[in-house]
Order: sequence, then structure tokens, then C-alpha cells
Amino acid sequence: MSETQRVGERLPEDVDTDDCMVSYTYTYSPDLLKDQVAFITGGGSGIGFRIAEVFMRHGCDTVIASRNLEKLKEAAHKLSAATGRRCLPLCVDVRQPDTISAAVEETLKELGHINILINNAAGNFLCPAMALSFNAFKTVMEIDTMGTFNTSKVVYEKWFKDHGGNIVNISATLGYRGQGLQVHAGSAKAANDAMTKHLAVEWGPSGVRVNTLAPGPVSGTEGYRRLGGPQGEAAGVFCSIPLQRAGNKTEMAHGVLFLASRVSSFVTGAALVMDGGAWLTSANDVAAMLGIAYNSAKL
Ligand SMILES: CC/C=C\C/C=C\C/C=C\C/C=C\C/C=C\C/C=C\C=C\C(=O)SCCNC(=O)CCNC(=O)[C@H](O)C(C)(C)COP(=O)(O)OP(=O)(O)OC[C@H]1O[C@@H](n2cnc3c(N)ncnc32)[C@H](O)[C@@H]1OP(=O)(O)O
Ligand SMILES: NC(=O)C1=CN([C@@H]2O[C@H](COP(=O)(O)OP(=O)(O)OC[C@H]3O[C@@H](n4cnc5c(N)ncnc54)[C@H](OP(=O)(O)O)[C@@H]3O)[C@@H](O)[C@H]2O)C=CC1
Repeated sequence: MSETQRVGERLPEDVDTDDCMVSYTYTYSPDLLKDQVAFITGGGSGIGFRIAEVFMRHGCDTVIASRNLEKLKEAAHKLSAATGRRCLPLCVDVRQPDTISAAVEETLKELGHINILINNAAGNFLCPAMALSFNAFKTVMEIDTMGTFNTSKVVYEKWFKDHGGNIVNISATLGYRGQGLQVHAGSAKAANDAMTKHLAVEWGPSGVRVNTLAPGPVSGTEGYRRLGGPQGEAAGVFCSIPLQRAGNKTEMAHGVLFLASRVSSFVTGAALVMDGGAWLTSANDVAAMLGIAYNSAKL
């Protein structure tokens, strides 16, 4: 049985590398984000790269912002070549608010405005709590949670407060049930889920919507490789996910497109779960599924 047959519908196009898709089938109007500007943290790889590509295919210019400028320049070149839209690569460490401020100012100078902020940058690895150093826990909280707050606050202060806008935070369903080897990332993402709701309430009157996309395992990404996705696939663990497979990056990008566009104009403070139903079953526990002992040394 093919994957497509298993889920009973067409799977969006995708490629497993950080390259643009060879072909793309539109569901929404190609003008959905025409002349808008999106600021995407971690946009040079994985899910963030595909979000940038899908947004640009819908008429948007993008900023892709993370720590490795060389990687970003290469990604920006590919994205612009495939879509004909502008992509500005900017060096940002989301733990350092001054780097975010500089990048937002550069964006406004070069592209004139910001309509959408995607908080996608994150860090993760498998590690049992007892082997996790205090600094390792702090590092993940600083990237995932502080990074999301820092970027949201700077973009709000410098643009959204007076012009409105749209924020989408990339979370994960791993925190919904609890999971071995993931106390750092699960805690960080749970805090972000709360942040989405608080900021939606506080900033709604300024015309700012704030929502969450919560993926399960997404193939063709660094997160998937780090968390044992390929081994999980080989061991057949995805059979216990209701839709019996991992998601792909284009599916995630389409969820984000929905949340960041006028299609969802009355939605704020919400979480869109895109995990094939994984969190509803015990399939979410990567360590248990792969037979890794919770108390082993760091992986
Ligand atoms: C439904 C599932 C069904 C079946 C499951 C089967 C298979 C699983 C398949 C897929 C996954 C399944 C479910 C997924 C669901 C949810 C996933 C949720 C979240 C996913 C998140 C991500 O994927 S994030 C993206 C991943 N990409 C990255 O992490 C890239 C960026 N990362 C980094 O920059 C680094 O790795 C970093 C996070 C460590 C930060 O780097 P840096 O600032 O340079 O920090 P360091 O100085 O290197 O380290 C700081 C401290 O951290 C310690 N450390 C580092 N690495 C590790 C490690 N591997 N283990 C333990 N500790 C580590 C380091 O030692 C430092 O601490 P000290 O005390 O030594 O100072
Ligand atoms: N892949 C999966 O299965 C799942 C992923 N997710 C979430 O999806 C998002 C994307 O993950 P994925 O595509 O797998 O991972 P990637 O590793 O490809 O993306 C993470 C990005 O974050 C950037 N980044 C990391 N630290 C910082 C920092 N301090 N400042 C700025 N940028 C930073 C990295 O770029 P650089 O190194 O250049 O800084 C990288 O581009 C994350 O939020 C992740 O938690 C959620 C559930 C499942």
C-alpha cells in the first residue's frame, strides 16, 4: 500500500533535502500573500525553508534569519531562483535581542514592512533528564522559549504595534502527553503554547493574531534525524500513528500558510495540531518506541 493510499488523499509535493520543490500544486490563490513580507527564524533549513518557499510561491518576500550566514545566503539564492521573489538572509541569534533588533531594522529598510513573523528556530536532541546538564536545559529554553519571546517583542515594538500583523509559533505535540528524553524541548514548547495564548489576548486589540502550529514527526529535517526518525521508520514505529506515517515539510508549510493568511482571519490563540493523530496514541514516545532506556547516558 502506498503512503498516499494509506491516508486516503494526495500528499503535497516535497523533497527531503533543503532544496526547493521541483513542482508545486496550488490549493489557495497564488496571490494569497501578494507583496507581504514574512520574517522567518530558522528559515534556512528544514521546515523553515519550506515555509519560506511556500510563502514566496504565494507572492510574499521573506527574511530568513538564523546564526549561520553562509547557509542562509545559499538558501536565499535557491529560494529566489525558484520563486522570483526577494529573500533577505540575515544573521540573528534569537537569544540575543540586539541581533534581532538590527535584523528587523534592516528588514524595514530593505523591504518596507513586516506582515508575518514565524518563530521556527529551535534546538533539540534526545537526552535523559539525569544526564542533562543545567546548561543544556537552559540552552534549549533560551533558544525555543526566550527566542520566541525576544523575536515577538522586537517585531511587535518596531512594527506590529502600529500596523497589526500575524505571528505563528512552531511548537510540537511532544509535550501533550509527556515523553522520555525530551524534558528540555517539551518544557520549552509547552511554555511557548502558553505564550501564544497570552500574547493573543494582549495584542489582539492592536490587530495582531498569534497562533501555534504543533507538528509531530516531520521527515527530511534535522529534528527528525536527531530524534531517531530514520531508525523509527526502519523499526516500523509509525504504524501506531493513526495516519501511519511521518508528516512532510510541505504539509507543515500549508498549516502555517493557513494560520498566517487571511484564510484564518478570525483565528487567534489557537493551536493547529498536524501530527497524523500521533499524540492521541502512545506513539509519541520516541524513546519507548525505539527501545532506548530512559536512564542511559546522553545520546
Ligand atoms: C510520533 C512519534 C512516533 C514515533 C517516533 C519515532 C521516531 C522519532 C521521529 C521523529 C521525532 C518524533 C517526534 C517529534 C515530536 C516532536 C519533536 C519536537 C521538537 C523538535 C525540535 C527540533 O527538532 S529543533 C530542530 C533540531 N535542530 C537543531 O537542534 C539545530 C540547532 N541545534 C543546536 O544549535 C545545538 O544542538 C544546541 C541546541 C545544543 C545549541 O547549540 P549551542 O548553543 O552551540 O550549545 P552547546 O554549547 O553546544 O551546548 C549547550 C549545552 O547543551 C549540551 N548538549 C548539547 N548537545 C547535547 C546532546 N546531544 N545531549 C545532551 N546535552 C547536549 C552541551 O553539553 C552544553 O551543556 P554543558 O553543560 O556541557 O555546557
Ligand atoms: N522536525 C520535526 O520532526 C519537528 C520539528 N518541530 C519544530 O519545527 C521547527 C523546525 O525544526 P526542523 O526543521 O526540524 O529543524 P532545523 O534544525 O532544520 O531548523 C532549526 C533552525 O533553527 C535555527 N536556529 C537554531 N538556533 C538558533 C538561534 N539561537 N538563533 C537563530 N536561529 C537558530 C537553525 O539555523 P542556524 O543553525 O543557522 O542558527 C535552523 O535553521 C522547530 O521549531 C522544531 O522544534 C516540531 C516537531 C517536530
